[in-house]
Amino acid sequence: MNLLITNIKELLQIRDQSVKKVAGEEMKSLPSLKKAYVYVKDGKIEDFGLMSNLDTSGMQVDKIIDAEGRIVMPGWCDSHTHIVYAGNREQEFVDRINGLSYEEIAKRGGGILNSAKKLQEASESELYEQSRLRLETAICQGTTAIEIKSGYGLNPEAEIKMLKVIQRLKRNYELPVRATFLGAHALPSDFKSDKDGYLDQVISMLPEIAEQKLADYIDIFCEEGYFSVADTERLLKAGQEHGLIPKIHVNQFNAIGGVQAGIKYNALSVDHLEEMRTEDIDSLLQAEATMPVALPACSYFLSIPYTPARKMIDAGLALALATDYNPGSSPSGNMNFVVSTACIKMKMTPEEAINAATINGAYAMGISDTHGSITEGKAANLIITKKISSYYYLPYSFGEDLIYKVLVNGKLQ
Ligand SMILES: N=CN[C@@H](CCC(=O)O)C(=O)O
Ligand SMILES: [Zn+2]
Repeated sequence: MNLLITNIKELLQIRDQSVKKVAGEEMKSLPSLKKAYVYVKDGKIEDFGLMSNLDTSGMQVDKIIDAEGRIVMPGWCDSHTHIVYAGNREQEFVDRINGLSYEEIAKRGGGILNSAKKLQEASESELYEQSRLRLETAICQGTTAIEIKSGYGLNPEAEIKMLKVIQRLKRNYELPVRATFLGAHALPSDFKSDKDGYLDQVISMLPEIAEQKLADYIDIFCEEGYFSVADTERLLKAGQEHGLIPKIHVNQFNAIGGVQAGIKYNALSVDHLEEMRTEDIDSLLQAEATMPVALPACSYFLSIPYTPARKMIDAGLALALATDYNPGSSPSGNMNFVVSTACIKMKMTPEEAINAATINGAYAMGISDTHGSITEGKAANLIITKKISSYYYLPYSFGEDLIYKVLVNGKLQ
């Protein structure tokens, strides 16, 4: 179906094809057109421009949406989620309110191990059903590209079950879904004193994962009490040998050199970054290909520091924003909340936050050639907002549902 969106109050994030991501000062600018139109043909952005230049003579239009008073922009690109999980961890949420820390809960066998137990007990179809609902909710909230990790299986059978659920989501939904193998998310209790043995097991899964094309990326939780820098390097090297590109969890609670390990193995992204040393920023400034990713909903939910976005962007770095949607540290897939929180708590400007959640998010999942901006030839994955005064209102009016319509490949969701 070919679609013409007319009378758009403001069309955000218009870029030419050469822009793959934006960094530093560039993040302050969000190119836009006021009083604009977008023409969508065969699921792609065929043309856009000012209403005053609209010439419909060569267009085959099946449907017109009058977007008077509304903003149109690329859909959110959520480059870091764990939406395939079973049940939830609401009891741990209350335990934390009553004084336990995330680390203390994990040490007692809760946390990731609690989710792993639930996931191991769930059938693939139960898991698919729960994950599908989370995905559909996120789409309604404007997410039109998503990365999803394994990592709650923690044994070969359950990890493959998770990856197969992600593969089914990939096949059944039109938005881009990228899969990440996070077998090294935590040490399961049967390997409590045998971390090397567990890593051997994780590495032994790589040939099957590569052969069945079950993952695009490889991830590890590089953190004190989880996996060391040496473990990280070992796994990333093995992953690379099987064609898996690193996208890793680093610097969430402690900065131990994970950023440098990721860069050494050409990580597409290094994610979390709540704890950043000057040397981590300096290393990233030398690593053109690696996107730093901040997860403000996790900082909010766990009451831990926010990624020092101001310091990083002012130093010249790029930054992407993602939800980290997972049962333990961020049980929400709402990118609107993430963008608001980045503005409110990390002092990112609305322009920086929207760039971070669209074009830079797309880069962090390897799809910025086809998604993340209003560019001729890119997928028509779009948000049409409710009638609002300006795009500042999106992060300002936090918690309000401002999404009117979501389109994936030009189709209304
Ligand atoms: N930090 C590691 N992994 C997840 C949380 C996992 C959990 O608590 O279930 C994260 O990105 O925050
Ligand atoms: Zn995560």
